[in-house]
Parts: sequence; C-alpha cells; structure tokens
Amino acid sequence: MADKTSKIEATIQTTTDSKLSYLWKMWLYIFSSTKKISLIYLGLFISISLLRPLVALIWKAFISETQSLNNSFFSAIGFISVYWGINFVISLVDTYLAFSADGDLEQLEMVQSNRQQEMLHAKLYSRVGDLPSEYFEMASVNDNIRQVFDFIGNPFSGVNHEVMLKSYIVIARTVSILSIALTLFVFNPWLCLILLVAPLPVLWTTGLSEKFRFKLRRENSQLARRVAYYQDLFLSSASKEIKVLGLHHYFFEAWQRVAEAHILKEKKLIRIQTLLDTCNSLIVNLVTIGNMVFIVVLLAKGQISLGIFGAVLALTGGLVTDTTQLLTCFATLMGKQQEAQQFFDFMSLPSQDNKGQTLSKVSELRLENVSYRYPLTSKYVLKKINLKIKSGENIAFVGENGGGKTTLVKLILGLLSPSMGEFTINGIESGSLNISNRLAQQSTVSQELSRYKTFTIKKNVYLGDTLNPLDETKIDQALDFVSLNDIASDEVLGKEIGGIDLSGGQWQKLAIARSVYRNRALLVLDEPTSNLDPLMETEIFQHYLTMANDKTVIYVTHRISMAALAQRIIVIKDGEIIQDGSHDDLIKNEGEYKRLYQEQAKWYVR
Ligand SMILES: Nc1ncnc2c1ncn2[C@@H]1O[C@H](COP(=O)(O)OP(=O)(O)OP(=O)(O)O)[C@@H](O)[C@H]1O
Repeated sequence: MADKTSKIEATIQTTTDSKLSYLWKMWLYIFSSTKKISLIYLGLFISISLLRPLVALIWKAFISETQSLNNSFFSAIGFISVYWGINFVISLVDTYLAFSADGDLEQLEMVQSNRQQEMLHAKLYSRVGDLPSEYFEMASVNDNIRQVFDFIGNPFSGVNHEVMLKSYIVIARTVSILSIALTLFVFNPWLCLILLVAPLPVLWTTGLSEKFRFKLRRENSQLARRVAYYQDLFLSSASKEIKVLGLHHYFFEAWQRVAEAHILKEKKLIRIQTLLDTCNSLIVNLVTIGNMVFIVVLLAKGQISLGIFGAVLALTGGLVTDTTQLLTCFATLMGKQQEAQQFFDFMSLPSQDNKGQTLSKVSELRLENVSYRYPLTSKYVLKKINLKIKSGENIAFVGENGGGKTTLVKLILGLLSPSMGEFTINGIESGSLNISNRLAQQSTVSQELSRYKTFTIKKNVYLGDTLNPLDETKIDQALDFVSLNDIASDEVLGKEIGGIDLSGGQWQKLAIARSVYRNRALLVLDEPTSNLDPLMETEIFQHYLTMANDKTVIYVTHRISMAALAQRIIVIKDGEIIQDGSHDDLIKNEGEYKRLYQEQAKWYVR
C-alpha cells in the first residue's frame, strides 16, 4: 500500500545477514567513550601476557645453572622463588582481570564497566526518547527495544563483558602467543610446530555453541515476555479481579505452559553445551600430551638442551591455556555479531525531526481528507477526515468504542502522522513542523493512566513542566483544581517502595493536575475523568472550560452529559466524522448523537 505509512514500514525492514563490521563498530563505539580507562585496562592485560616468556627464560636459566654443578643452594632457591613469584603474579592478575574475583583490579574493571554502561544507557535512553512515537505502535519495534536493552544489560553481565572484555582477552592472548612463538623459535625453530597443533577445533565448537545460544535467546524472548506478563498480572490492577474470580490457578497453568516450553529449549541448549565442553577439554588434553611427546623426542635426539626442555614445558602449559582462551573468546565475540547488528539497526531508525519550522502559537488545525492506518496493518481506522479547529474552541469527540476517537486525538497531538491527506497547523504542513516545538505547545491527559511511582505528589505534578523551575504556588493551584489537597503533597507514591498508593480516581486527578500545571494553549483530554464520580467529573469539566476561555480544548468522552458542555461536538463512527455541531443543533436532528443521547437519558428518566 503506497501511502505515507508505508515509508515508516520500510524503515524497520532489517537485513538478516550478520556482518563483522557491526561488531567492530560496536567495539569502537564503546571504546571511544571510555578511552582512558579502557587503555589502562588493555595495557595491563598485554603486560601480563608478556610475562610468560620471562618465566620460561628464568626456568631455563635455573636448569642450566643446576646442571653446571657450580651452582649454589642459594641461587637455586633464588631462581625458584622468582619463577614461582612471577607465575603467581600472572595467575593472580589474570584471574582479577578476566573474571573479576575479589581484589583491587576488580575495582578498575568496575570503573570501566560502569562508565561503559552509563554511556550505552545514555545513548539508548536518548534514542528511545528521540524515536517518532508511531514506532511504538509496532510490536516488532517494542520487541527490538527490549532485546537491545537485554544486550546492553547491566555492568557485570552486559555487552561490555561480552564484547569488550572478550576482545581484550583476544588481543592480550594474541600478544602472549606471539611472544611464546618467538621464544620457541629462538630456542629451536622446530618447536614452532607446537603452535600448529594448537586446539583449532575449539573455535568451531565454541562458535557452534554461541550460534545455538543466540537462536534460543531469540526464540525465547517472546516466551520470556509472556512469562513476565503472567507474573506481573498478580501485582497489577487486575490482581483483585484475579482473586475474586479465583484465576490464580488458571494463570499459573498459562504461565506453566509457557515456562515449560522455555525450560525445554534451555535443556536442549545445556545438553549441546555440555557435549561441546567435553569435546573441548578432550581436545585440549590430547594437544598437551602430543606436545609433551614431541619435546621429549627433541630432547632424546639432542636437538634441545635440558634447560630448554624445562622452559618449553613451562611455555606449553601457557600456550594451550592462551590458545584455548583466545579461540573461546574469539568465538564468543563472533556470536555477538547479530546482537550488535540489532543494536545498530535500532540506533539507525529515523529520529523525530526537530529541525522543522517552529510556531509561537497554534491558532488553526486543519485536516483535509485525512486517512490513517497503523503501521503493519492494512485497515484504515480513519477515513477521509475533514476537520477545522480554531483557536479558543472547545470540542468534544463522541462515538462508540473503536470508532477512531483516540487515533484522531493522537494525530492532532502529532503522535501519529496521516497516511493520506493533508494536516496543516496555521496553514503549514504538519510534517514540516518542528515536533518538539509542537509537543511543547500542548497539554494532554491520556486514556491510559501514567502512574509515576517513586516520586512525591508534588513531583508528579511538576513532571508536567520540568523545563521550568518548580513553582509551589502553581502546584497547589493545580491540586486545588482537582480537589486533591487532602493528601500531603510531599508523600512519596508507590507501595512497592514503602510509599502510599492512590485510588484509580486519585491517580486520574493527579494526571489532570499535571495538565493544569503544564498550562498550554492546546489541551487534549482523552477520557480524562472516566474514573471520577459524576459530581467530580462535572466540576472538573466546568473548571476546565472556564479556565480555558483562551485555550483550545479537545476532549473525548462517552458521557453525553459531559459532551453537552462543549461548544462543538464531533461524532465519530467507523473512522468517519458523521456529525459536527452544537448540542442544541445535533439534538434537533435524527442522528447518531441523538441516539446516543436517548440511550443514556433513558437510564435517568424512567
Ligand atoms: N496500535 C494499534 N495498532 C493497530 N490497530 C490499532 C492500534 N490502536 C488502535 N487500533 C485500532 O484502531 C481502531 C480505532 O481505535 P481507537 O482507539 O482510535 O478508537 P476509540 O474510538 O478511541 O475507541 P474507545 O472509545 O474504545 O477508546 C480500533 O479498531 C483499534 O483496534
């Protein structure tokens, strides 16, 4: 379908091929953000790797010394102490650097990890904030965001460990292997053969296990979301209904079915992993034995001295460990290509255009033949809408469920853009306006309640206008507006964190107070009072309309008594505007509005 929505759909088509360049891009992306600390960390890794040949040389000198009979007991003790001392330092620092055991270097790792996490989260939060809101209407984009957040993870489990730490190990181990190779070559060129029988198959087995792991994680991400959803239900607003209807068991079974599928997939992965690990250690052991036999043969043939024999034995152990670690980390890194690609696919989604024209005041909204379909769906939920709204008007949208009222409201707010037709603000095409400036001109209360827990009541109101300093008087006025002044405004909200909780109606009042505090020229309210008692609802609407004589107010309501308060009423059915006029005009005609009015009135007049 070639309309404007198809352009959005085209931007989320991603390639399935994994590319090495994404991994490199990821590495540079993280490294460049924490250059100093990353360089120190990498430097330490490389320095430790260079100590291996030093250990071998000391060992060689020690054996030669003891062979030449003029040694003293003390020099032998000295050699052994230095040898074990350096070995101890290598193993200790290795452990601290690579596995974050307790110790000083763990703190260094923590610093670089936290910095990297901070930078990645900052980029991710700003990217999510910058994404045109229409993208959030698509399940695939929401999925992608969740996967990217999972990949970025937390300081000790996230991408910096998977990509950065593994890459540091690859670099350090490569340096170590090269220095060992050079030492072996200097001892005897034949010894370099040991390098050739390094456990190459490890690369293959580890690569395979990473591939399985990624596939499983991808398949499991939907299952994991469903499992989490069932768990959240018990803590959500549905919890009371679940209790009354006795649905705990029902949802447990639903949870169990999904969890079972998840566990089965995980079991399969563990089996594959165990098999591959066993193959790995078998290969490593065989290689070690092969190397031993080889150097014994060289010694027997007199091609190497006893000192070199000892040194090579010391080096071989390090070589096998280093090669195995190099290949394992390399394979893990390779397995991260797809996740890195997902990350950059997400990061490269278009940003909302903040460069367009700005307006100082919205004075006219005009929709001409506007149709809308949600991305990745084919049905137009708004059809050829023609509507002109002038500054200062107050308008109610009414109509049956699913008619398209909320969709029209989102279009007016700039949260969606027309698939077809033209939407102009003050005569300027809405698409060419600066979206941030546009959003800053309006205040809204949406159908879905936003409950900002962990903040005080006062802060909840202040969230309506955080670009300006907190104004206590205005906050008190906003709370008065909705009669929410009986609870101390510095009470923290959220039972989960030891604060207080509010009733559904009180949360709604708080959302209204936020919109009042924001105080913008365009006020868009989507069923803002559905949880309030009728007296409170009437009072708030009347307040809104008197406060708003210089403002444009658009509100969606199902209650005709509330709609009747507006100057103009627009009736929407099946995505079309079927009536437009004042209450008095519409009630005179036989039409949908009169039908809705009579339907509701008959419950009051008996
Ligand atoms: N994100 C979405 N993706 C696909 N379709 C959607 C989406 N949101 C809404 N719809 C569909 O758009 C149509 C209009 O929905 P809308 O919420 O605008 O109606 P409404 O008049 O506000 O309904 P209600 O009075 O129940 O709130 C419905 O058929 C709905 O299923």
